[in-house]
Amino acid sequence: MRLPPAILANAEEVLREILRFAAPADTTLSRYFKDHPRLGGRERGAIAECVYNVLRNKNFYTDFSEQGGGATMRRLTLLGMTDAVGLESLGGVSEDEVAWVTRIMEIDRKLMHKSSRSNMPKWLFDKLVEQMGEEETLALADGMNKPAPLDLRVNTLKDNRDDVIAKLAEAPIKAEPTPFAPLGLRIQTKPQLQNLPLFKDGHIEVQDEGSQILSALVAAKRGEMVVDFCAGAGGKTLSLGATMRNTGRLYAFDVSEKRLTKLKPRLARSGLSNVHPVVIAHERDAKIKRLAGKIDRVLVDAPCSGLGTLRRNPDVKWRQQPSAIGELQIKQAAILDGAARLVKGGGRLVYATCSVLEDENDFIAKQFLETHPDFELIPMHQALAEQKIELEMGDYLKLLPHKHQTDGFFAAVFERKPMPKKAKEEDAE
Ligand SMILES: C[S@@+](CC[C@H](N)C(=O)[O-])C[C@H]1O[C@@H](n2cnc3c(N)ncnc32)[C@H](O)[C@@H]1O
Repeated sequence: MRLPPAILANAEEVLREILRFAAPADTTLSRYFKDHPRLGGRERGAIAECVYNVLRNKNFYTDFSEQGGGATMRRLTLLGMTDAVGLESLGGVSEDEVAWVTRIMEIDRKLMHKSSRSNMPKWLFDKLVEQMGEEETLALADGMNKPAPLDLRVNTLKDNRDDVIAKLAEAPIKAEPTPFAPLGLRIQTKPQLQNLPLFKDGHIEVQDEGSQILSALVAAKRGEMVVDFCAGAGGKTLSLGATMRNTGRLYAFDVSEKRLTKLKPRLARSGLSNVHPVVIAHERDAKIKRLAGKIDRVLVDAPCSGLGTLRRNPDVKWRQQPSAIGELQIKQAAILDGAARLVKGGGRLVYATCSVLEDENDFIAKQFLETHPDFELIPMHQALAEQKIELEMGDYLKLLPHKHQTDGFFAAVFERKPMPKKAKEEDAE
């Protein structure tokens, strides 16, 4: 069945606003749908997919949309919508437009100029080429431009992976084990999970496989003192708490009260009672001083550019400015330094980002080791082997969508050397 012709005008309207990049695309879309309650589920789905297609393929689409007659925004919308639902599902398209779109859809995008193929701003493309070469950057760009599947994590406090697969099949939802994370499930469709008893009762949580691997690297154990230093809405807190079998103490710190508030209903579903959310003013907040040198494991899931999450948030590549990376590096180093003070001798510190930029990753990890001789690197292959995760890595974890079918993630694992008494006292100052 064809979509109503007005849908193109709706998509064009919201796209115009989103391409101003004044707010995240998902925020603008949600607000637009709230303001237009008459749009049905199918229409909303098509508009959202159209917008995301334009964000993913902006360079390619723009190269063609700026040529010829007609308004550029209409042409961008037509291309995005055609990629989303197919030309045959669209009403209100003129013959000329049909001919134009058909011509463009026939182009082999692999033969396009690399800027069109990569669909990235030039600064980002150049930076990635410097890091990994042109061929790999183009492969990464292709991987980032594919929508992500839905990954779940099974809450082992309440269920196990095989039983969850069977219960989902009754829904009927087809879920398969993720290749690397031992508790992960992958769903290729986009089912509404919120009303499923499995979700409401906390047997499953939505979490990218890469994010599950980062939590596993913390290797939190029963009865330990653990800190999730940048807990946000608690995606990793929940997996750490389950690994600790709901024992010990797990502090969830964040500077954002709003984000930590979102953790509360998730905690309630999960059945965890060992989590202590604490809003901190900054990484040297007096509230956390008493924990200095006492924590077994600290995770720093640092604020970053988010350039590893382009499969879900393709607007990030257009919204992120190169000038912001330097500011982020300063913040990342400061948070890592503050968090390191909490780690006890023999304890573990994990630094992680959802960025693919070495500036936010390898650079920060190396700088940390140079300035913190009391810490040493646990090579990633060793940390992964301990967790029985079969991934080939060197010193660091570098997950990439085109290679691992996860978002782009980085992690480095450090261990604090046994601490002399004097150093313990200095940390507490
Ligand atoms: C990448 S997000 C964390 C995502 C979260 N760990 C998860 O798995 O859902 C980074 C978080 O760092 C927080 N943050 C920023 N500056 C901070 C600081 N100085 N100390 C602690 N948290 C900070 C942000 O509010 C944000 O929630």
